[in-house]
Amino acid sequence: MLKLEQLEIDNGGFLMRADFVVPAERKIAVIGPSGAGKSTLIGAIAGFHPVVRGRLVWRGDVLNAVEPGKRPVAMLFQDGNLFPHLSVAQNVGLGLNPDLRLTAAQSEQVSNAISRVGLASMADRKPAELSGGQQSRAALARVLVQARPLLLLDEPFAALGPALKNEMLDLVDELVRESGATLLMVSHAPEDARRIADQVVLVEGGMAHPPQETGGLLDNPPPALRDYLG
Ligand SMILES: Nc1ncnc2c1ncn2[C@@H]1O[C@H](COP(=O)(O)OP(=O)(O)OP(=O)(O)O)[C@@H](O)[C@H]1O
Repeated sequence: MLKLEQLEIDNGGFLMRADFVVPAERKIAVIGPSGAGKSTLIGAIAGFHPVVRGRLVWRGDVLNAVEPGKRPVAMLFQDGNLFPHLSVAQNVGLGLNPDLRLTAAQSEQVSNAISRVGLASMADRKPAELSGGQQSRAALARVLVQARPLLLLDEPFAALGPALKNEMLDLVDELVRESGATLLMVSHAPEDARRIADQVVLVEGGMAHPPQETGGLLDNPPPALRDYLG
């Protein structure tokens, strides 16, 4: 369970508030207008923005002062952050060891993650030799190999066309179910939330509202959400 207890987050002077609980193994979409604070919220959970009030608690442990690399978190951004001079296998291996000196067992984990996202035949290619969708898969494999219980996605598939994006969302859904991870995913698209999320956190004007059931919220949006959905 992830608890955001009366959190106040500072992102370069922008203050963001949140006070809610995410039960274990839940899939949450974080939606809301541009500039409302979605990335700030996710970034604070990952440890990139300081919590200036309240407590961030994961399974009973207070994370406020825990450095990003030591948090139970794997994060995927829109551009995937693949290194162009490294192969798919090396990029994925970075998820386990930044200096890429992997044990045999770790190399096996890398191979398994690459197979799991359907790139087994492309492990030696560089990112430029992959399509956009394949690059997304490689970035997802790097997240997968870290085997962290809390998965944070910040508009990871926004650059993909609708069919490919849906394919990636379905793959994330499968992987999250298999691993029992908890998912928080920022998206601009309500249809993404419907496709993958049990619940939605609506962020508006520096305030993250408690999660609500996806169908109910999107079918009967409150005024702030109605304005955003248009
Ligand atoms: N480094 C920074 N310094 C100061 N203010 C910042 C910084 N980064 C972001 N902000 C401000 O914080 C607010 C929230 O930004 P954030 O990126 O969290 O919004 P968002 O909801 O993710 O937006 P978008 O949907 O456009 O990505 C914005 O008003 C933004 O201008």
